[in-house]
Amino acid sequence: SEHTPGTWRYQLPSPFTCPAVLSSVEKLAVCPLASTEIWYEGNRLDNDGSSTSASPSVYGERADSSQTQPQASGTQLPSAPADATNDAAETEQATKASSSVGGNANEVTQPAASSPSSSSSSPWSRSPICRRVGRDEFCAFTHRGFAAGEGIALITTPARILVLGSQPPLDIPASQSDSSPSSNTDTDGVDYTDALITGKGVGLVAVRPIRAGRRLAMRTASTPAVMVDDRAFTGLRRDDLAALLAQAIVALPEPHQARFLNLSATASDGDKDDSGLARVFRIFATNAFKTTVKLGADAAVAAGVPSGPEAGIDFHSTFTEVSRLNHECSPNLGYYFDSVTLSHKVYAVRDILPGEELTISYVDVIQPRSVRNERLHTTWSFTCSCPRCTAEAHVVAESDDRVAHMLQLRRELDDYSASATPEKAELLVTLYELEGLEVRIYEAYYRAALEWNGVGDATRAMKYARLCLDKGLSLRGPDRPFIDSMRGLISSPTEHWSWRFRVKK
Ligand SMILES: C[S@@+](CC[C@H](N)C(=O)[O-])C[C@H]1O[C@@H](n2cnc3c(N)ncnc32)[C@H](O)[C@@H]1O
Repeated sequence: SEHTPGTWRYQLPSPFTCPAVLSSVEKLAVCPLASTEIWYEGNRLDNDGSSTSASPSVYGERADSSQTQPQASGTQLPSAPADATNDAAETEQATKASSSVGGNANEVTQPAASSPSSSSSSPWSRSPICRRVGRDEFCAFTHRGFAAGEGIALITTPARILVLGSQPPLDIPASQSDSSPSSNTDTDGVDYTDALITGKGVGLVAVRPIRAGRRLAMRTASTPAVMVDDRAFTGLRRDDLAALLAQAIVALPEPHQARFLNLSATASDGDKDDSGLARVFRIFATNAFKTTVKLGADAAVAAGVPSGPEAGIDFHSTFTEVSRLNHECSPNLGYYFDSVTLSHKVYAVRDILPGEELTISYVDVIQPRSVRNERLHTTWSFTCSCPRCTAEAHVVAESDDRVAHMLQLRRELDDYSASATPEKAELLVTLYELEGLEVRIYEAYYRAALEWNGVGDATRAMKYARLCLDKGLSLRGPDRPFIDSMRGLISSPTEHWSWRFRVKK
């Protein structure tokens, strides 16, 4: 049997309820208490840091591959920092879980006796069974008191939970955390309400005007219900990951658990499995976002990731609130994952009127319509009905043409050895505006700032650097190399690496 009654020292918090969505057979596997009255005892982690070399709170910059300098077709200036602002992969909203999880049969394990030592003060509980892939053992770890009782579950290795549980914001001890389930039903001050949107299921609709640049007032903490380590995501078989997900979800406080189970679950073509476990997996797959938790140098070593300014652990995370946002190819919201608070920060990218649906983009919107729709169909099984996708044929052709032009301009501008011009960068800004891509406009401002500085026009360079900073901060967050670069340019254009770089040659 997959479920092996454990010998762990601590009981899971009571009451421990099993989601109704699971069949009775599945309940036996993942909810032994509810289905059999056999009380298993969950292991708990020591998070006092004594058994780990984890660094408590030093964070490093994670400049994921998508944040590095775009590849120039020629030789790049040696002084150019790795700080460009755009990349297709990074802007993909959600993780493509439905078809990419694979691998060989995973070994079922009881948590190893040598796992993190127990401590009654630890806020973490662990699933009764784990899954092994090669040398990695993955378990579901739950912190019920996280985010004022919202709770959070992580599917990762014991070594990594020791690291993450030792640094903010997951280091809140049990004694300081509010483990009573949150019951925030107060919608005063919340900018939106749920609504059924024709052809899209549930969506979020503005209930008041929201000015461009304003952060969305959310109903809940916007922290994930569950975060799945990328190594578990790519290494575990789908049914094994589903079993761990179910264990993670049942251990969450009931309100968060219920919100997760209420999310939509898109079945991919040919997927006929209607079991509860399959549904839990599909909810995760339909709603997960790529997220990276940044780590300091010591923590990176302890977590087994390369240290350095880019150190971090990649996760696929499902949030119950932002997951209700539907897709549009010229969205009115942008967002980023704040690794310091483990929360989504969502901003209006243009003025929004009451009654307007709030939208984000799930895919890279700087692609032709056919590519965008192929991706949306493969992963989320829908065809986009937004104006950029459903306009008359000649309008769509015009839009695709602009996209091709934008991509060409970006290639030219990112080649620091060639002869791009500020005019080309300004044209790029105009094309972003014409396409309604305010959500990515900071990319064009960034290039305009560099180009004007590159020809020695500090005034115009600073103007675009300020615009880039203004938009980039709310759309990508403060810890980005391009943000630092723009700050440097504003404070001293002539000392910035780009000063007159186009004319020096
Ligand atoms: C992350 S969920 C968004 C919230 C979802 N509508 C719900 O009811 O919970 C993603 C799913 O919403 C639907 N969806 C999102 N954007 C859509 C769009 N533009 N057109 C049609 N369906 C969409 C698809 O079924 C997709 O798999």
